[in-house]
Amino acid sequence: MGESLVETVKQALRSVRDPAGGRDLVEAGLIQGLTARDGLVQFAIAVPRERAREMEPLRLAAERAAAAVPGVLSVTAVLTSHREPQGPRPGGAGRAGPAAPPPPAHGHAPRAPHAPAGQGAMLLPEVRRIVAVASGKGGVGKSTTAVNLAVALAGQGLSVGLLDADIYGPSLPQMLGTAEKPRTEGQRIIPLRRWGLQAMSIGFLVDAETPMIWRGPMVMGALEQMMGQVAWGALDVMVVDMPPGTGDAQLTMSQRVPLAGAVIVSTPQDVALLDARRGVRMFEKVQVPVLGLIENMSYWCCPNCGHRSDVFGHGGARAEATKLGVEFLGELPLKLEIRELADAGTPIVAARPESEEAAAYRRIAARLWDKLQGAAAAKGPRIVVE
Ligand SMILES: Nc1ncnc2c1ncn2[C@@H]1O[C@H](COP(=O)(O)OP(=O)(O)OP(=O)(O)O)[C@@H](O)[C@H]1O
Repeated sequence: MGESLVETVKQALRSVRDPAGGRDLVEAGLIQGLTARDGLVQFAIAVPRERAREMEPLRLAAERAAAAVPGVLSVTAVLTSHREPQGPRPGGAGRAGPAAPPPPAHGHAPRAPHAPAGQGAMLLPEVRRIVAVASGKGGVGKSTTAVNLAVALAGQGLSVGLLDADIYGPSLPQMLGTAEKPRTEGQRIIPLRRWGLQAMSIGFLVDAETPMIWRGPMVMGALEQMMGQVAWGALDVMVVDMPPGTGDAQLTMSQRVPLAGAVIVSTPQDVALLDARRGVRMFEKVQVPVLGLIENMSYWCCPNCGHRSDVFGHGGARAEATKLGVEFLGELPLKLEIRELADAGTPIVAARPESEEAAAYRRIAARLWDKLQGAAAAKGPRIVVE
């Protein structure tokens, strides 16, 4: 089905002509990375950087042509452009970056005042505050922290969205305890409702067994789709569970949504702290304020006697936060119950609201919300296209 859908979409794209050369997009070799899974079609249109602005109508025409193909539920087309690398950029060298999409063709002003120069309207205009939960390396408990903070924020009476921006290793389906497929209404995907949150993850759209082989531009396409084509509605806050590291997703997020700030999760070990430092620097580089550092697995709580031991030399993240000049937002113990409940799809804040750990998440969430209230939305960074 995927194969034949790719072919049919390709045929449909032959109806769209590049006005410059007169050839169709496929013939001109401009279509890259065309994929079709579960009716979800994604591709990139490779354009010379200097033509990015005039190519927007073409991108829209290509999206429309693909969307008209029977069996296609939604389409994301992105413009990409290559340039010889002139130096390092956050996210790693040598990969294709997104061409700066031009302003909307209909001539409306961009929705967000902080849309970067040369970029289109920012996504998620109805969300008051967007916060990225990030870590410099994997496995430090970033997703567990993001989910519990989101549930705690919802517990304060806020309308909360939770977006899993980890395209390669989505963890929300497991952590929220659902593998339900979201409904669609026309071209819009309806987010799932769980634990008082609205949630979306690529894991809800694609089968767990499907290998996540996405190229850089495809990652951005999938992410943009989860922001732009999901009916999030008006939210007080959106918590974004970022993929580990400092790659394309970080860049896409900082370019395409007005991030109010980022929270970095780290464990107390030196190596994780070094990575946390890299994470902080990455966000600073793209002018997204770092709202604070959270120390996860800060100390170990014995499930039998409750005895506390500082297995990793507790307190490293607090010291690191001071050094980096960012706020230390709080600490969470390494506790079996946190893992068991997370793995069972019942976040501890929802399942054991009376526990000390749930209280710790709520304290951090309350402080975070205070900071978000005051945080000026980030100014958009300038785009670097390689
Ligand atoms: N405070 C904690 N106490 C005990 N277990 C925890 C704690 N935080 C996270 N875990 C467990 O550690 C594992 C990794 O957590 P999680 O998936 O949240 O990390 P991550 O940083 O998001 O990882 P990835 O980089 O793979 O996205 C999970 O099994 C989770 O349940």
